[in-house]
Formats: sequence, structure tokens, C-alpha cells
Amino acid sequence: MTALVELHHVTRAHGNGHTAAVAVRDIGCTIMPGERIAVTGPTGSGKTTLLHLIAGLDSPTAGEITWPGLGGNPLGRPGLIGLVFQEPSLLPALDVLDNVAFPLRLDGRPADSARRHARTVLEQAGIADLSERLPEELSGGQAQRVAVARAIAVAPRLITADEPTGRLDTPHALAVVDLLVHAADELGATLLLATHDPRMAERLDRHWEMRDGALTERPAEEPRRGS
Ligand SMILES: Nc1ncnc2c1ncn2[C@@H]1O[C@H](COP(=O)(O)OP(=O)(O)OP(=O)(O)O)[C@@H](O)[C@H]1O
Repeated sequence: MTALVELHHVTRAHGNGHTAAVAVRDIGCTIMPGERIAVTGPTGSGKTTLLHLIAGLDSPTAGEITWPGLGGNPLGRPGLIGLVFQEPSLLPALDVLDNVAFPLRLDGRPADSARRHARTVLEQAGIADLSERLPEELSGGQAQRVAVARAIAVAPRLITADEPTGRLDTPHALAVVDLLVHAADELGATLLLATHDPRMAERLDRHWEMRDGALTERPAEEPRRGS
């Protein structure tokens, strides 16, 4: 099977010389199609930087990343990635339906077709009743589920979600993670989820732990420290 993403000795440093901050340090790993990976680790350990590198939003200062299973565009960046951030970042002037249709419009779909598809995605996500609301009329959990719907509307092969539940209470956080896992199942996509919360990480099968920019993989069945 072709790997989705491969990292070879990837390092990302900010600044130079003795003042350099090394956010990600000599990471090598392979992500295969369909995997569910939780990335845990303390604040500042490099989770966001790692997700940005894997999504092609940032570039390594040493080492190499390739995306054999994600194609690429003329800039050498990977395609077919859906991004979810800590803040839902919905467009405030557009209702939920048009927020979800937005990436499809950017892909060149006509408005009618984009809206039809957005409606189907919202139905599959169980939030079609929110279609006509503006972002300011949504709770935090609702807004984050809309952000997930927007990310999956383009049928990505890889979904990266960076602390998408950081500001939510447990029931809403679990609803968002379950929606991500369900969407990844439906699409046959890989899911990479950064989280501080072990209960969210438990929902996924591979567990990566970041510490001071270095990555270690913990077997899923190994008891978690402190639990
Ligand atoms: N643009 C930057 N310039 C300098 N240092 C940076 C920059 N971006 C990140 N860093 C540093 O790199 C390290 C890793 O940051 P990163 O945001 O990837 O960690 P994180 O695990 O995602 O943290 P959090 O859980 O708080 O989001 C931190 O020490 C951070 O201060």
C-alpha cells in the first residue's frame, strides 16, 4: 500500500544559532491510508508545528516530507487535506450552508452544486438543522461541528485537527471527535488529531507523544502515564 505521508529526519527550527527554538526535532514516521492517529504532549511540545508540516502549511528546516498518497499541486504542496483548527474560524457573514459550501466554491464548483453537496454533508454530520444560522448564532460545539463539516466537504484523504476540542466541555468535545472519526470512516480518510485530552486520544488507534519536539509512539494498549 502506498504511504500517505512520509517524514525523513524532519526538523523545524525558528531562528538561528544559539537562540534557535527547535519546535520539531529529527522526526521520522510514515502515515498510511485510513489510520487514526492521536498526537498528545504538553503545551509547546511541537504538536501544532508537526501538524502544519504534515499538512504542507510549513516547511522543514532540515529533512524531507513527501506525500506519496496525496498528489500535489504546482507549488509542491499536498492536496486533498481537510484542516480543522482550535477556533472554528467560520466566515461570519455567511450562514452555515454557505460556510460549508465555501471550499467547494473555491475548488470551482458552481454555487448550486456546491450548496447541494454542502447540504448532504451537513445531513451526514447530523447538523442540517443549523444550515440557515449565522456563526454568531451557534454554540462553540455547534460551530466546531460545522468547521468539521467544512473540512470534510472536499472529501479529503487526510484530515488534520489541531486541538479542535480545547475550548469545549466533555460532551461537546466527544461529539466533535466522534464526528471526525465517523467522517474519516465514511471517506476512508486518515485522521490526525492533536489533543491535550487523553479521553479524546483514546478514541483513536495510534498514539504519538510529542516531548520537546521529539516524537515517540506508544502502543495503543499501553496504560497511560498517570491513569
Ligand atoms: N514562529 C515561532 N517562532 C519562534 N518559536 C516558535 C514559533 N512557533 C512555535 N515556536 C516554538 O516552538 C515550540 C513548539 O510550538 P508548538 O506550537 O508547535 O507546540 P504545541 O505542542 O502545539 O503547543 P500548544 O499545545 O500550546 O498548542 C514552542 O516552544 C514554541 O514556542
